[in-house]
This record gives sequence, structure tokens and C-alpha cells, in this order.
Amino acid sequence: MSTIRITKQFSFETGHALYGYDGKCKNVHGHSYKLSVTVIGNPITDKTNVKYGMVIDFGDLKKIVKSEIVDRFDHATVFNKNTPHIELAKELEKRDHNVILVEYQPTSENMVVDFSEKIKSRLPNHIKLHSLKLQETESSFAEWYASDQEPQE
Ligand SMILES: Nc1nc2c(c(=O)[nH]1)N=C([C@H](O)[C@H](O)COP(=O)(O)OP(=O)(O)OP(=O)(O)O)CN2
Ligand SMILES: [Zn+2]
Repeated sequence: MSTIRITKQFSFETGHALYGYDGKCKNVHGHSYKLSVTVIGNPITDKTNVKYGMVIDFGDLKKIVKSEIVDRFDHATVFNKNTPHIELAKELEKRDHNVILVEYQPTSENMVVDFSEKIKSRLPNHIKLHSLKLQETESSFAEWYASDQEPQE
């Protein structure tokens, strides 16, 4: 039985600001994020299964990532709820803007950890999340690998 990694790529436009940062990213700004999601498993060998030959249907993976991440984060602005940016966030929400309040500084590193938890919670038991790559700009990205995490992963 072969073990195969399959990857689907997504993109979404999201605003954020890094509160307390010592550079231009302390300002509210946005990125055209690119997210690559790689899962690992065995292709289905049962010829009567409609998903014969697939680790997971790309379409099913797309539904999970779209509902957990893309549809929520696209054209939203992410703020750390534990900083004074909460006031700005509340004001924007009052004006019907799409705001996401998170428990963390919204760096690529922390966002990719958040995304890993969201995606893992939705994958069928026999499919494992292998890795995520979150690209913030053409030259900057963060990667999450299951193999790099603590033993309970
Ligand atoms: N380790 C991290 N460093 C920075 C992050 C981050 O998430 N993790 N984020 C930022 C800012 O969000 C910034 O928007 C992106 O930074 P940078 O790659 O420096 O963007 P530039 O467009 O200025 O860089 P180029 O070299 O022109 O692509 C900052 N740091
Ligand atoms: Zn940024």
C-alpha cells in the first residue's frame, strides 16, 4: 500500500496589523495570502468506492479549507484581541466590517498554527495533515509540519 501526500492550494485577501511591532507592519495593511495544504494517506483501493484511487477527493479537501479558512479570512481584517487594537476592531465591527479577533499576534507563524488546528479538526480519521505553507508575500512564508510538532501530533 502506498502512502501519498496530496496538496491543494488556496488564496485569500486578508488585512492585519502587528500591534507593538517595530516596523511598517504595525500599520493596518493586507496581503494576498497563499495557502498550500498537504495531507497524507493511502489511496482507496476498493474499486467499488466512488473515490477509488484517491487519498481524499481534492473537492472534499477544498470544502474543508474553504469553510474553515478561506471563507472566513477572505476580505476580513485580523486583530489580536489582547491588544488595544480591540478598540479599533470593535469600531470596525460596528460599521459592519468583517473583523476576526484572535488570541495571538497575527503573524504568518501564528496564523499557520491556527489554520493547522482548524483543518485537523475537520479531516477524516484516516487522513493526516502533513504540512501547511502560508505565503504572506512573494518572498515570505511560514510552514507548519506535523513531524516538527510535539509527540502528541
Ligand atoms: N517572522 C515574521 N516576520 C514578519 C511577519 C511575519 O508574519 N512573520 N510579518 C510582517 C508583516 O506582516 C509584513 O507585511 C510582511 O513583511 P515583509 O516580508 O518584510 O514584507 P515586504 O513586502 O516589506 O518585504 P519584501 O522583501 O519587499 O517582499 C513583517 N515581518
Ligand atoms: Zn503583514
